[in-house]
Amino acid sequence: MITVPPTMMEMWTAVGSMIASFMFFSAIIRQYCPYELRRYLEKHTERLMSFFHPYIQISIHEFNGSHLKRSGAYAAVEAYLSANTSKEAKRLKAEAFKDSNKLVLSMDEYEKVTDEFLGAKVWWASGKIAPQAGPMPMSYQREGERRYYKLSFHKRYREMITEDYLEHVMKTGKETIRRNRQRKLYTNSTSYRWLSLKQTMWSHIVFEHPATFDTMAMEPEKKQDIIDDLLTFSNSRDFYARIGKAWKRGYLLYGPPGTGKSTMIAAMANLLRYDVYDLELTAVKDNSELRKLLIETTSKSIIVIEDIDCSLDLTGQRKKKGDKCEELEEMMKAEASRKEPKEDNMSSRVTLSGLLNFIDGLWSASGGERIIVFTTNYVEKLDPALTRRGRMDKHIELSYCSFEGFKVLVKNYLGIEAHPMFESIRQLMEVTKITPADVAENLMPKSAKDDAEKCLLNLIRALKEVKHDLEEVEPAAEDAPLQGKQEVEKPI
Ligand SMILES: Nc1ncnc2c1ncn2[C@@H]1O[C@H](COP(=O)(O)OP(=O)(O)OP(=O)(O)O)[C@@H](O)[C@H]1O
Ligand SMILES: [Mg+2]
Repeated sequence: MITVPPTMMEMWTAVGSMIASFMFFSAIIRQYCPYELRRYLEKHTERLMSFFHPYIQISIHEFNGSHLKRSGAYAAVEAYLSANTSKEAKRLKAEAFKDSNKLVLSMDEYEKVTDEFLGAKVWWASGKIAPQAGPMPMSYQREGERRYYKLSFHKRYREMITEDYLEHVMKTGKETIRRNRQRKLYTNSTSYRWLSLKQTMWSHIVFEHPATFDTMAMEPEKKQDIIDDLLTFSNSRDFYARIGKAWKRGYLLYGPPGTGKSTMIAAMANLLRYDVYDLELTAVKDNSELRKLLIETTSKSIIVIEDIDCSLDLTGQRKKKGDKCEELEEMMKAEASRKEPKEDNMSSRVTLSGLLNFIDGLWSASGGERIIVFTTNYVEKLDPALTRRGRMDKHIELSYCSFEGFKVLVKNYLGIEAHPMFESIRQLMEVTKITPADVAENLMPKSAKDDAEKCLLNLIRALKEVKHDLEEVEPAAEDAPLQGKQEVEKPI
């Protein structure tokens, strides 16, 4: 007798019918058997099932419970998949993330992609649950669709996937969302209140400052040191938690006008992709308003107080009437007389101790990652309590333009890295003081006819003028007091 070996199909059919009969009998037994026997059978049914299908599935739904709020986990998975696996998917959909200005591609419904984590292979599939059919118009029905992602993996990786892999997916996804979102520049200045539609003390606009550390004119080592400091800070969540310190860092930027303090703040924000809160202290009524403002700030942000010496009477003496301070005071008086005629003194009632409390206290309470930056033209005027390490952890001096700084600017503005005129510029820069702002202004072509040579000549002329002025006033300045000397050192 000849026996024909069973085909693959027949084998699977036999296995299928075995499972089906097993399940049928176990269902009957479950119904009529005592509890102990039932438990025993259930355990073995599950074992048998998982032997034939050893894969685990986890679903992540777009909406949990209520229909209104999109699940954060779903959004993070979507972002993760768009960044990591969308190259593999053949059918993609393009969407804008919340607050984002660019389209992000992710896999379309009913697509499948694979991913690998520490040697384990996982499968992601997307799908959607159609809304219950009813007499609703088609557009409403489409809105009721609930999308989901399904993650499948072998049960031997259960622990690794449910703990480490999912944590990795969430972290990377959230980071992708953050990277893609538009950043904001917040201000509490009263003149921008109209921008705010909600009942919040901050008004905001989209932050799109082009400055980066690449375009900053300063010595390369100093620049790298600042970049390293910022990156170390932003990657040190666990370190700060371990040492029991609030995750914050204070920077004091000081130097003459036009040396790049504000530009550096923009470069910092662009490097870390943080929002910026430009805190105008003179518009803050008192310490309690200051507290409210700071409670409203979000994590991953830079809180900036520019010209701190002009914003407050921080020394316990009357405010010195320097250039900017004087201007500011005039403006405040004008505003006070126009808007609030009864209040003749619009001076801020924020005190030094209020400010110190804000630096020390609030941040310690709110775990988020924050940087505070103070800028000043007159570092010597600040109260040491404000600038001590722990409050202002890093003091950065931005000074007159060096030849290294000039090389960055000339590359940015004119696209050149070497020129015969560089040597005279280097020599002039060694004996004069010119701010990066003035160098930049001279390197800027003023008309379509201005070529690199013309711009470099403009700069040489400007440097010579500064040198000449310096030579003229220098003898008189030698015995002059500090304030006078600073005036002399100021470039035109
Ligand atoms: N170090 C720098 N690198 C590149 N550009 C600079 C630098 N410093 C100044 N600039 C240029 O000069 C302009 C003015 O600089 P910025 O406003 O940053 O100076 P500042 O130090 O904040 O001055 P102030 O003390 O008056 O606020 C900027 O728009 C920028 O183009
Ligand atoms: Mg500035």
